[in-house]
Amino acid sequence: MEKFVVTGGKPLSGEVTISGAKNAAVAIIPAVILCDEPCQIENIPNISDVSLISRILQQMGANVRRINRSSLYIDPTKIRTCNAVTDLVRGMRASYYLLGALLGKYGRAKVALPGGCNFGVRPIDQHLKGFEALGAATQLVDGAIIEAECDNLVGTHVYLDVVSVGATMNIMLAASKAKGQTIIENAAREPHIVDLANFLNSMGADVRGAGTDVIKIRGVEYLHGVTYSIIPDQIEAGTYMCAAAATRGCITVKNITPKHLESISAKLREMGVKITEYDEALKVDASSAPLKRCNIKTMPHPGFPTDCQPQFAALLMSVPGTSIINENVWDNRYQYVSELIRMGAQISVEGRLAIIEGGTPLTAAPVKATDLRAGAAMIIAALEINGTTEISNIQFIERGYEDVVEKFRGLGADIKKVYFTGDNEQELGA
Ligand SMILES: CC(=O)N[C@H]1[C@@H](OP(=O)(O)OP(=O)(O)OC[C@H]2O[C@@H](n3ccc(=O)[nH]c3=O)[C@H](O)[C@@H]2O)O[C@H](CO)[C@@H](O)[C@@H]1O
Ligand SMILES: C=C(OP(=O)(O)O)C(=O)O
Repeated sequence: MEKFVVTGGKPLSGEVTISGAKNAAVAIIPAVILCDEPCQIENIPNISDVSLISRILQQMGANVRRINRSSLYIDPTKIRTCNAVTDLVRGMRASYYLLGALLGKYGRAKVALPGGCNFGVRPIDQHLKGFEALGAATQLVDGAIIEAECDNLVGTHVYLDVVSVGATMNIMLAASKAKGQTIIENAAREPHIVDLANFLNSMGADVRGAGTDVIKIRGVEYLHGVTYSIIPDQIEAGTYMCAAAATRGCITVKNITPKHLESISAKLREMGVKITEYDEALKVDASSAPLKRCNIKTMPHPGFPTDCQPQFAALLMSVPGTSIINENVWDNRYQYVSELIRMGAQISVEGRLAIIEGGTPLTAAPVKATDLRAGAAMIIAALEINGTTEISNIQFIERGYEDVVEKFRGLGADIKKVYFTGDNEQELGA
């Protein structure tokens, strides 16, 4: 079994370079299905979710190969099936984008229900509502597969009942080749939505308004091949910023878009962390003043991102006083709290609220990553503790963090990946 072993207790320092955004990459890779020529996608993060979606496309007949560590060549012209009903598809959330892309390109799709992190119910009713508004017939088969079909998608007006990242992007995909104009209202505004729109437009699509809550897509017949570079990962950046604050360190986070990080920077500043912005970097300095408690409410962008909520819980458990987190996006994103409690945190969960009594003594304990960002929170918590913490279930962390061991080591952290067999421990090429 692979684990991370972390010995904490010292401030992080130095520089870290942020990779391409997971949640943009896992949408843009399937979006290439819509294209009528090969594409080259750059700044691709080297993470397991990217490997999964690439393998899914390969299984469908696409030629997908790495040109170098961060670039993928994708030729979708050899795709020979609209069926994606495999365990790989069930193994990740973003496989739902196959529905919009296949429907847009071929007028039909048969895709297994997606997996991904477990936060309670993760419905896709708004995706299906959008496809149906475009004229598709959709059905759930055997409770496990979505089928969607339409000879000619026709532009439409969709008002989303909830602000959904996945539904907004999936409808954009299907609508980009529909006849006429589609208007999505109450659309999500995350940076990866703008990135997907920019990618589609670079291929010749006509998408306007991405980044606002009204997106207009005029369908086109042909999309040409492009070379496109994905935006930096706002959540990976937020994780390292949070880790710097949690260890009272001082780091520079490079290859980022400071604008995408405003809600995170604002919250850290409120806590007393000094943030200096540069064009494509941020300096995060928590080394001088004591940090102050704060409250957090997660919201769709530009609000505070739910994908940084567990990492901030790990930070706040080290800050004296009562902090309250209000998880406003997911019903059940506190499964990691019991792991932090094993380390001495005082956190109680009441529905969507987590009440953190920070500043209690913390001790190392064996903990597990209950999901991707929960795993990041375990690393941050372990870095705060004078002692050695073993973190299991690290496959969740590797879904979304490229070179996490190397990046934290580059900041001075004592972290290694080991393979445990019974009593034996073997360090893996870190
Ligand atoms: C691969 C990917 O990009 N994952 C991200 C995406 O997930 P995902 O796209 O699954 O999340 P959504 O934005 O769709 O979900 C937001 C809220 O809307 C609800 N909802 C969503 C769709 C729907 O059809 N019906 C419905 O009720 C959900 O239950 C949730 O309460 O955005 C989330 C919110 O920023 C992030 O936490 C995930 O990291
Ligand atoms: C929840 C996340 O991912 P997914 O939607 O792919 O499970 C995440 O990136 O934090």
